[in-house]
Amino acid sequence: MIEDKRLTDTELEAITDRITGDWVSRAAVDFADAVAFHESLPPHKRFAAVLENAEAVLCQPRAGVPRLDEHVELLQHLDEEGGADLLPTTIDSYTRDNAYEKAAEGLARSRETDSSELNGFPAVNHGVEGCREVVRRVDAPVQVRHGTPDARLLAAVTLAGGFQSFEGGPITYNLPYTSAYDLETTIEYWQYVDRLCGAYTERGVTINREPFGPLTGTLVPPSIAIAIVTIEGLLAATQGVRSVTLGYGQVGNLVQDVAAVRAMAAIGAEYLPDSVTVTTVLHQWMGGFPRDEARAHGVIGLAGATAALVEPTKVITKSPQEAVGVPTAESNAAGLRTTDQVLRMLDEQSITLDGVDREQALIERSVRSLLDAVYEAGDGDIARGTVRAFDAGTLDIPFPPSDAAAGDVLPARDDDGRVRLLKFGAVALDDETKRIHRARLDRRADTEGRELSFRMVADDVSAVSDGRLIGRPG
Ligand SMILES: CCC[C@H]1O[C@@H](n2cnc3c(N)ncnc32)[C@H](O)[C@@H]1O
Repeated sequence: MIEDKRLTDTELEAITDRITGDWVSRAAVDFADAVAFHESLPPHKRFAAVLENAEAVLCQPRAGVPRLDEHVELLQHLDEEGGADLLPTTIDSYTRDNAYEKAAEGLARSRETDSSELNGFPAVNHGVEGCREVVRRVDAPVQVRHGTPDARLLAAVTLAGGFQSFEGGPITYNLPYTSAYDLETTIEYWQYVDRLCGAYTERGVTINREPFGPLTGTLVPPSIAIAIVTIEGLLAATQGVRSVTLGYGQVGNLVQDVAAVRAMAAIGAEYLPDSVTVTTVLHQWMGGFPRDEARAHGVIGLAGATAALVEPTKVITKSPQEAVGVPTAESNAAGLRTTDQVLRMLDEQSITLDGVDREQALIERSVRSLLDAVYEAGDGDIARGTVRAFDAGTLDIPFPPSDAAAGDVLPARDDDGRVRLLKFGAVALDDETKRIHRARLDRRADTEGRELSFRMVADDVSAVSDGRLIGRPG
């Protein structure tokens, strides 16, 4: 049975030996060379330092194209034309599924046809040297963004390649992404990823870890998202990670989003060890976007305003082409500038919103209740407790692609658009909390003159792409 225990150096080495050899040589990921490369980077290219010394909200896009030169040019464009403070390298879907042969074919086709035949950067195929070339040629810190349940080889390659931040985790890159792995397996895989990040940290190279808070990006109740990213932060801390960015996906109601990011920062500070520096990231709306680019900029603008009000450490931006696919460099840069414009216009204003404190207290109480259930299920061990809590449904997420979560919770927006639970399944929330959710949903039902039903959920799922927040009838 899995347990929340730090891997020994012998175990770390043995797994590195096991996962290298086919696509990447064991020697290529050798610590000595890798640490020397990291130490050659100037301070303004060190991810954790830039993140943790930030004096204003940092903006970071997602971006990745298959060929190396084009990827560097894309990142340089986002830095120079978009003003990105932190840079991504979004990994392609084949690599995320460990399908390195298919990624290799896509990269070859891209080179033959001078086009992008993959939806991201195939870092394993580019290898350690390719990653180092990207890191050398861009002028800001770079983070690996992906969605890989078994991210062990990707981590070994990209960390040896000079990337200093790695997104994801055993729950957040399992439940929303796949039905191929049970939680115990991905917790084991990510204990290796986190131990590798911890091993670099012990060698003087701080590697930042960022759990993927948005999960399915579809009406995820803040308390569930925050409980899950906190668990991943705790698992990472056990393995020696000392820089954790807790992530949360904007739901679109200003009061709830501001309350949620504040709650996430407070819970993170309370639950993670003092040895860990905790930062926060707000993801701009992760649900369906309007196709109309002006409306898409409206969504990005509201996300920018939300970031300006709650001031997370960083905000992950979207582009006006979100509804159509992988954005062009220009469109991706435009999303950054839209965000920056709103941040700057609100920066000098101090605005208070009514109701944030009450919502924050409700969210924090709910998170504590969920985490208590996890610790109880695991007799104090957060890894065991996570597996058992999801098995029991005391921890759960809405609409999971994975059957590792029961999916018995059903969310819907209340009358001012905050995400509540219509059905609770077996989640560990107290009766008072459930009463509050129900009362606020009843108010919406009264306003709309219809029963609480799945119809509301379906209406809410498409509301933003239809140009509003709440899926009102008619
Ligand atoms: C959680 C991931 C979903 C988001 O990730 C964006 N995304 C995926 N792949 C790329 C890419 N290669 N370049 C820029 N953005 C990308 C999508 O648009 C969506 O917003």
